[in-house]
Amino acid sequence: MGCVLGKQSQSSSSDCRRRRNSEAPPNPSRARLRRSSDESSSVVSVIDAVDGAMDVKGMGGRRQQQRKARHTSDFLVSVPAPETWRMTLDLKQKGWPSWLMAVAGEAIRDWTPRLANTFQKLDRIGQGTYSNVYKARDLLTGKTVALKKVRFDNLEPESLKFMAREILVLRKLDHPNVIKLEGLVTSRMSSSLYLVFEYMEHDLAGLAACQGIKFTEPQVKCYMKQLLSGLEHCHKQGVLHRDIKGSNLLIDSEGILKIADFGLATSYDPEQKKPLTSRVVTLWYRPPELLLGATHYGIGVDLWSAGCILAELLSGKPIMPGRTEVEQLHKIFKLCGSPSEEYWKKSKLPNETLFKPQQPYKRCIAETFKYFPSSSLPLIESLLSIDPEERNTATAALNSEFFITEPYACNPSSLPKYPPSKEIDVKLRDEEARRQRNIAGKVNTVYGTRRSKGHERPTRAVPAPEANAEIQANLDKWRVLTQRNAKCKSEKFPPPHQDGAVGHPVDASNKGPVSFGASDSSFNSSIFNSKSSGSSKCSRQAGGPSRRKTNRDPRSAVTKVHPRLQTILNRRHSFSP
Ligand SMILES: Nc1ncnc2c1ncn2[C@@H]1O[C@H](COP(=O)(O)OP(=O)(O)OP(=O)(O)O)[C@@H](O)[C@H]1O
Repeated sequence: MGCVLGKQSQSSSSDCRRRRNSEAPPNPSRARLRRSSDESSSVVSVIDAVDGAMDVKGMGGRRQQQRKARHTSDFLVSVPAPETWRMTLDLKQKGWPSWLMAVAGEAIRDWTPRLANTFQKLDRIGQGTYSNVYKARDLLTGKTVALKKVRFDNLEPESLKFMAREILVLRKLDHPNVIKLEGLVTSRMSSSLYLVFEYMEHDLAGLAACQGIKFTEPQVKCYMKQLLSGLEHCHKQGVLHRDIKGSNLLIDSEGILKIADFGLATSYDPEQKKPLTSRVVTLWYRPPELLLGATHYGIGVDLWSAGCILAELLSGKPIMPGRTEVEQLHKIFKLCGSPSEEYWKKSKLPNETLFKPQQPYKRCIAETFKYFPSSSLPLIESLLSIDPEERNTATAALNSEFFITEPYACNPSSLPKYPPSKEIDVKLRDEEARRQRNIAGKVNTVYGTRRSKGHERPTRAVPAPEANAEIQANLDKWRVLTQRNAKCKSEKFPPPHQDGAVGHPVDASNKGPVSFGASDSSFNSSIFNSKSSGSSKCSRQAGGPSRRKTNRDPRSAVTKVHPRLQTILNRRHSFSP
């Protein structure tokens, strides 16, 4: 197995080069043939055994990512034709394989090799669109790390572009609230690259979905302060994250929050006015300008997402869980009001004619969130401004009344010690529980004792769907297709064009698909009701009784529908200890 080291670990570089001299596989297939005889280290074989099992199943991720990439026009790197990516070793290039130098030379500049077999892979902990993430032990330092593995064995240019961009962006950033890239490990024998990160036990989506965890106001302030500090740093460095959501906000055992997953991030220069793709940000956290097709945008996209997260932490569940772009926009207009005439004129957004409502919607944030701490409302109002220019910057948000009014943010170290909780774990537990219920349901039906639906858990937070724009588009396509199949259960879902009533304001008396009226008790704040508990049992909850009844829960759409998620779940089950 080939290897590269992060800056810190230069001592191992000669070791690594020695290994390379004896290996030098000309291409991935030959590398595979040689692997079994060449590599005797037990650590490496553990890693390869896991990888091998995943290689076959990992195809869906790359296809997904390739589809996602077609919509992404703002890559930072150019990628040579696939035939030039042969995995020939170029020892002049600090031990990097030349194919990697060719495609990501800038990204790996000044970094030196690290031996791959100095890591012991422990468990798979995450599944991204174009990567798998493992918990591993750094055998040199004893530290637990996260290894994010990107595979290139089918010579797909898109994986490389995403990976190179993520590395470039991460190398620009250095802040306690931004995940740190600690090194890189290439695996020439299995044509992959590992990004080494500090290991984080939790993510905010996973914690928020744990039954029994109800954040207090000082805790919400603590997390938000850290999120905004991290964003402030990114924005000062000219980086837009473009996928701020709970599952990308990782939290360590000391309560330190770090912004992670820079796979959709981009460098930007407000002066340059370079067009960017609007197909970014997970649907529930996507700002209106992107839904309306903006290609010139800035830091406001991340601040909108931050506003959604603040309101979600205070209310205990996602505030605008749309299932399609149309429904998402509808939810935004109902809560935040529709854009003013001046804004439509000024912004000249591509989808204006499609989505401009015939009558304006009134903004009702203050009524909807009247149970929130009063000092939070001006901040939410600002972050959820329809016009991105009216949104606070991260710096202004940090200086807002919310943070300088008692009760102040607690210290991260005083946060309760939670059991490890990630959004993926919550999804898997939920899926397993549903599977068990189905089995029990079948058994009970046989004996005539089917449990009533009244036993379903009540609602709180729901992990966001894998809602990059492309996945959402796939969902929409699936829904349209299955509409045609009268036998299919999913026919209850309306096709996207009938979904929501954009163009026709919906009365707050709840005739529309979703009510955001002031009387909607679903937005009562959860933070004043009970204290946080350190011994919480994680269990995901549904999106709301009324939504479940009408089979409109976005989670069920994703869980039932999306083959990618199914693959993830299947795979995860097969690896669970
Ligand atoms: N440093 C880390 N420590 C612990 N877990 C991590 C770490 N980095 C990532 N993970 C886990 O792996 C998952 C996937 O990682 P990440 O989001 O970076 O991958 P991705 O391929 O970019 O994903 P996506 O498709 O969601 O954009 C995360 O949701 C998280 O649960």
